[in-house]
Amino acid sequence: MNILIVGKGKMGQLIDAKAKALGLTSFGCCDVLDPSLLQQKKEDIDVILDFSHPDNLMWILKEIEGTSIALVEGTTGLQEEQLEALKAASKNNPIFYATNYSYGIALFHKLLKEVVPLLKDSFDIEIVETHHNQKVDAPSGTALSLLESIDPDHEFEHIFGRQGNVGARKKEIGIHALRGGTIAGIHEVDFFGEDEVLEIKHTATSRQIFVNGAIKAALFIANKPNGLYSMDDLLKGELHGRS
Ligand SMILES: NC(=O)C1=CN([C@@H]2O[C@H](COP(=O)(O)OP(=O)(O)OC[C@H]3O[C@@H](n4cnc5c(N)ncnc54)[C@H](OP(=O)(O)O)[C@@H]3O)[C@@H](O)[C@H]2O)C=CC1
Ligand SMILES: O=C(O)C1=N[C@H](C(=O)O)C[C@H](O)C1
Repeated sequence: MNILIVGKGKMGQLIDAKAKALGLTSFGCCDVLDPSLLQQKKEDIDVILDFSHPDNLMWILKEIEGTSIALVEGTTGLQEEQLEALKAASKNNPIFYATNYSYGIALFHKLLKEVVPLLKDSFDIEIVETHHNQKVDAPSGTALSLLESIDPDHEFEHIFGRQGNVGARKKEIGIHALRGGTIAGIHEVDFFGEDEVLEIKHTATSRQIFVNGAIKAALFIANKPNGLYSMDDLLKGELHGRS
C-alpha cells in the first residue's frame, strides 16, 4: 500500500516513520503550501492520511476528486460545512473519519451508548478533556464526538466552560478543556448522581496509539468501495487491538 501524509507536524512525522517501519511505501508529508508531492505521486497513491489543519481539507478533496484515492481524515476542529463536504466526497472516494483513532475511545463511545440512557434523567453529565500545550483547537474533536454520543438528539443545552453568576445547573452538559505540558490526550465523562459519581476516563499515554489506529484505518479502507467509514467499521472488522 502506498500512502501520502498531509501534515508535517507531530502526527505526520510519526505516521511516516511507523508506515516505513511496517514496510509500507510512504511518499512522505506535504501540505497546501507545498502540494507538489501529492501532485507528482497522484497516480501511485492508494491512501492519503490527513493529520494537519482544517484549512487543508477542501484542497485535499479537490485533489482526490475523480481518482480512486482513499482518505483517512484525522484533523480535528472541522466546521459543519467541512464535515458536509467530507460526507459528499465519500460518494466518490472511500473516506475514513475519526476524531480519535485509539481503540479505547472507540470502546468509550460504545459504553456511553449503553450507560447514558440509564443515567441521563437522574445524573448531571460533564465532559473534561486535557491535552498538551501545543493543541490549537478546543474543545478536542474527541470531546465533541463524545458529546454527540451522549446527546445525539440535542436534548441538553451544551455549556462550553462556566464563568460568573451562572445560576443553578439546568438541563445541560458542561464541556471543559484543560491545556498543559505534554499530555497526549485525556478524556473523562463524569456522571454526578445523588450521593454517587460514576467516572469513565480514557488516557492516551502516547500519540503512538493514534498513529497505529490511523494506519489500521488506512489498511482497512484501501480498495474498499466508496463510502464513509468510522471506528465502528474497524471494530467490526476486528482489525483493532494492540500495536
Ligand atoms: N484523530 C486522531 O486520532 C488525532 C487527531 N489529531 C489531530 O491532527 C491534527 C494535527 O495534530 P499534530 O500533528 O499534533 O499538530 P502539529 O501542530 O504538530 O502539526 C500541524 C500541521 O498542520 C500544519 N498547519 C498548521 N496550520 C495550517 C494552516 N493554516 N494551513 C495548512 N496547514 C497548517 C502545520 O504546518 P506548520 O508547522 O508549517 O504550521 C503542521 O504541518 C490536529 O487537528 C489534531 O487535533 C492529533 C492526534 C490524533
Ligand atoms: O491534538 C491532539 O493531540 C489530539 N487531537 C484529537 C482530538 O482533538 O480529539 C485526538 C487526541 O485526543 C489528540
